[in-house]
Amino acid sequence: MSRPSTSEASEAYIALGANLGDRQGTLREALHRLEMHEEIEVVRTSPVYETVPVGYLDQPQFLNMAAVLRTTLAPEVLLQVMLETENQLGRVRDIRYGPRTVDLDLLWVEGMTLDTPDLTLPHPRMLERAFVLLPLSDIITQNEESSGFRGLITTALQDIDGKEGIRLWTTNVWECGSEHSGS
Ligand SMILES: Nc1ncnc2c1ncn2[C@@H]1O[C@H](COP(=O)(O)OP(=O)(O)OP(=O)(O)O)[C@@H](O)[C@H]1O
Ligand SMILES: Nc1nc2c(c(=O)[nH]1)N=C(CO)CN2
Repeated sequence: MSRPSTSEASEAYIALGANLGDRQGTLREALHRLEMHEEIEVVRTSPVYETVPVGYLDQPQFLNMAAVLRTTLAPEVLLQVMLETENQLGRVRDIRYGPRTVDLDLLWVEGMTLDTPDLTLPHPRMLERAFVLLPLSDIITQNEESSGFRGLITTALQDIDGKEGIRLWTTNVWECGSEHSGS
């Protein structure tokens, strides 16, 4: 399979969440589907955390994680691929902040700010969410120092509420099996 060449590709950070069905299997499948796209490479993944629901409280606990992609796709196209992946994996939109088989958010794309009806970058609610910041801080590299992104995440994480509602679920999403098979 051809991969984005280093010179023309950008790094993109994404957040993944799931709180219905086989949560860990769905997270893994979402990453697998993104990786299968010829213009996307999954470069790094964070550990998976189990997190208490935020915003809309009467719903099951989430699994949350973050990943770094390299892609030659424009951010708008990358978001479309992510939304299609959500749909393929059974995402139904009814309650705002409510339960979902999978949620894929585009957090940050190297060198890019955007504010359109369909896509805002960086993600506008990213800094308010411990369930996003904690996994992000696990995978953000020194390279992001110069852009200020790393400092932003580290500072936001220090002050944020809700860290006590987060516990490590598994360190490696690729090695975890289906949630309901006991593997
Ligand atoms: N950075 C972004 N990442 C993902 N979606 C975005 C972004 N900026 C704007 N959107 C838009 O937000 C719409 C709704 O997304 P979604 O249903 O996943 O929201 P949500 O997960 O319920 O809430 P939140 O956006 O607060 O996480 C998407 O259709 C997309 O067009
Ligand atoms: N713990 C947790 N809570 C949430 C989450 C999520 O991914 N994890 N997603 C939401 C909608 O974006 C609303 N609340």
